[in-house]
Amino acid sequence: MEELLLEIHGIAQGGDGVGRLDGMVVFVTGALPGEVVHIRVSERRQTYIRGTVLEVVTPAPDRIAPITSDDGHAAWQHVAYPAQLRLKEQIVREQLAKLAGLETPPLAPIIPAPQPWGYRNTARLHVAGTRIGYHYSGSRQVADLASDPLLLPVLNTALAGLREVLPPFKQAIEGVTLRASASYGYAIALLHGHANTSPADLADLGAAWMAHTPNLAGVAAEAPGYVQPTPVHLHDDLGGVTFMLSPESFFQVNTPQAERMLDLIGQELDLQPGERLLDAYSGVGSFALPLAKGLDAVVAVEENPTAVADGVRCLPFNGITNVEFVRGAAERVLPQLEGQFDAAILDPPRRGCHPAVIEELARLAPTRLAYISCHPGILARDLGAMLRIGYRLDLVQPIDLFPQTPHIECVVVLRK
Ligand SMILES: C[S@@+](CC[C@H](N)C(=O)[O-])C[C@H]1O[C@@H](n2cnc3c(N)ncnc32)[C@H](O)[C@@H]1O
Repeated sequence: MEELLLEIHGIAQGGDGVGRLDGMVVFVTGALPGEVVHIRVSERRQTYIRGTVLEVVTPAPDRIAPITSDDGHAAWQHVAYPAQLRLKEQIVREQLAKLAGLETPPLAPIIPAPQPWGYRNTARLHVAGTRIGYHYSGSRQVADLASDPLLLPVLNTALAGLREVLPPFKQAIEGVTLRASASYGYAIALLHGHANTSPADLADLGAAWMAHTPNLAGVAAEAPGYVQPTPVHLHDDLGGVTFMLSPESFFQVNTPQAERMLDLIGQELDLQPGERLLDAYSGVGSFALPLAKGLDAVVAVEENPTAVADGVRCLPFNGITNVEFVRGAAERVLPQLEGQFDAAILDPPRRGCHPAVIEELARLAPTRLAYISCHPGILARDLGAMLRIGYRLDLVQPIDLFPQTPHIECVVVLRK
C-alpha cells in the first residue's frame, strides 16, 4: 500500500482534510487543516486520491483526544467543538460559492448545540453474534460498542440491558433500532430479525430485555412471519405538540436543536392568521403541526405511510383540525395540489428536491420558503434552481444538529 507525507490545507464537504500532491487533490479522512500527516492511500483516481491518517506528524491546535470508538460514527470527535463549528461554516460558505456561485451569501453564524454529547434520541445498531455497535466506516464489520456517549443516557441503559440478555438469542437479530423520548425519558426499540428467525425467539428476546431494563417501554420486531402483537409507540414533544412515533418513522435526532430550528422557521416564515402553508417532505409533521395554529390550512406531503399514519394519529389528541396529510412522492403530489400557498417548507432527504418539486413552486406561488438541508452541496444545487424561478435568498442559517460528526444542517429562507 502506498504511503505519503502531506500537508493539509482545507476541509471537504463530508469532513475529510484536503491536501495536494502534484496538482492532484488528496482527501484524507481524519486529518485537519494546518496538519502534516503521514497517510495510507486507499484509492487513486485520475483526478483525486483518497487516504487515511497513519500518523499525525504536526497536529492542528484544535486536535483533541477522542473519547469513543473509532468506527467513524463520531468522525469529528478529535476536533475541539468550537473548531467543529468553524469548519462547518467554512464548508457551507465554500459549497455555496463553488456550486451556486454565491460569493457573499447571507450566511449567519452557526447555532451551536447546547449539548455537544449525549444528544441523540435514536440509533440504528448492528448485531453480529454478541457484538453490538455501528459498522466500521466503509466495512460490514461491527465495532463492538459498550456505550455511546453521543446517545441520550436512557439509550445507553437500554443498550447495556440488551448486552445482558442477548447471549441465548445471539443468532436471532442482525440489528436493533433504539429510540428515546427526550421529553418523557423512556425508550423503545425495534429488533431486526434474520429471514429465518422464529417469531417466538423475537418475542422472548423482547420480553427478557424489557423485564431487565427500566425505562424500556416497548420492544417491537420485524422479520418475515412476525406479527406485532401490540403496536409500540414513543411519545415526544416538539413545539408544544405531542407526537406518537412508530419505531421506523423519521424524527429529528436532536430534539432541543429541532426545537430551535422550528422556532427559527416560524419566525422567518412569519405566518399570519388565515394563511395556507405547504410542508413538503413533512415526515410525521414535526413542522406542520406546531406551525398550524391560526392558519386556514396546512398541507403536509409525505411518502412514508408509517410517518403519515403517525402524523394523522396525533391530530385529534393535539386538537389540530386544519392539517391535511397527503401520502405520496412530493414530485407526484405537488402537481395535483389545487390553489395557492402563502408559504412553504421543503425538508427533503439528503438527495434534495426532485426538479419537478421546484418547478411546481412557480405555480403554487408561496411568497416565503424555508428549505431545510442536510447536505450543503445539494443545497447549493437546489438553491440555484430556486433563484432561477424568481426567489431571493434572504438567510442561510447553519444549525448544529449533529455535534462530533461532519454532518451539516442548514435552514435557508427565500422570499419572492
Ligand atoms: C429529512 S426528513 C424530514 C421530515 C420532517 N420534515 C421532520 O423534520 O421530521 C425527509 C422526509 O422526506 C420523506 N421523503 C423522502 N422522499 C420523499 C418524496 N419523494 N416525497 C415525499 N416525501 C419523501 C422521508 O420519508 C422523510 O420523512
